[in-house]
Amino acid sequence: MTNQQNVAVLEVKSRGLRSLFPPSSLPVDLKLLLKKRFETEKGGAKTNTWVDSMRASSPTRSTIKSDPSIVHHPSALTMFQQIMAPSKGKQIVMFLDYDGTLSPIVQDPDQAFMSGEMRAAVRDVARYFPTAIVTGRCRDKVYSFVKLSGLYYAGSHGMDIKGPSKSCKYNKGNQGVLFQPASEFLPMINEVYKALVERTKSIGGAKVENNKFCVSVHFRCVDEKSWGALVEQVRSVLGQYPKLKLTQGRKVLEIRPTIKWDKGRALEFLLEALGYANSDDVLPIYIGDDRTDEDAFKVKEFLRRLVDWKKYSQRGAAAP
Ligand SMILES: O=P(O)(O)OC[C@H]1O[C@H](O[C@H]2O[C@H](CO)[C@@H](O)[C@H](O)[C@H]2O)[C@H](O)[C@@H](O)[C@@H]1O
Repeated sequence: MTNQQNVAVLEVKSRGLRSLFPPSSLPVDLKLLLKKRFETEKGGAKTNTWVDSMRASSPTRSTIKSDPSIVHHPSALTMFQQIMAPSKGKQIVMFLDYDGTLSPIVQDPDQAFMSGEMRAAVRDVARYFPTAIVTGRCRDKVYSFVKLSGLYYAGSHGMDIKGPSKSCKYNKGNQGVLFQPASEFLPMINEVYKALVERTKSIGGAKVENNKFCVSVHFRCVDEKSWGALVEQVRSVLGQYPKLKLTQGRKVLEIRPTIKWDKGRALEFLLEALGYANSDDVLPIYIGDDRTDEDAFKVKEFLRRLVDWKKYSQRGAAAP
């Protein structure tokens, strides 16, 4: 479990030809030629870096099983009591990612529905603990999947935060939109969305999703041979928007404003809105970034255990 959904990609700097000759020692034509070649190489290297990273973020089941970060981090279910021990006397606040956590990963992002059982588990948790969905998706879209009015929702990677639409014991009048730190980017994001739809329409399987304050370019259904072409198109559109940056999720490229705001900042914001800024009286639990579809079932199990634990501890008994 981590609070960061995306994989940041470091750009590899190409040494290229420029490092071999001091530019001033060359004739003008050769300088231009080398400049062009250098830029092509540099661009190509960046594209290859992205494609490598896209491959690395799409591991097979066998790679996942041997991933040291998974082997060395025990299951939250088997460690349930140890996790809950430090919560004594503290307010638990739940933060839940959506895709791959509450819903299974599917080919079509518009079909990533959560099950009725999962919805019931989230509804129960929200009865006992302030609960927020923190997602890369557009807030309205994720609400149309979750359909629970008693939760906080932080859409667009935390750039669109709204309190529970119905009054509940935790929202202390915090209804309506709480914070949209990237609102000035709205026209730019719409423009980029349209440009990306246009530029990627000839790449089979590519899908561009408007997430309001960010845009997703999905490559789950794109033939691996075309990943390079897709990256080229995305980078060429983004080249015209220095105030936007490119990150990567699960078979998705994400275009976001360069502002210093992310899911982690949204979590801090929500804790503050709930009255727990810099407080020792709170235990935030964040569940997200699952790698396999099966993990969603484990999340449901964890949420149920949490509710049972709360019910029993309210009665002064130990949960079975
Ligand atoms: O922060 P999240 O709630 O995990 O959202 C991240 C992205 O999730 C969605 O894409 C992912 O799920 C799709 C449906 O299962 C899948 O097809 C895609 O390959 C995954 O990357 C969503 O569509 C994106 O917009 C979110 O940014």
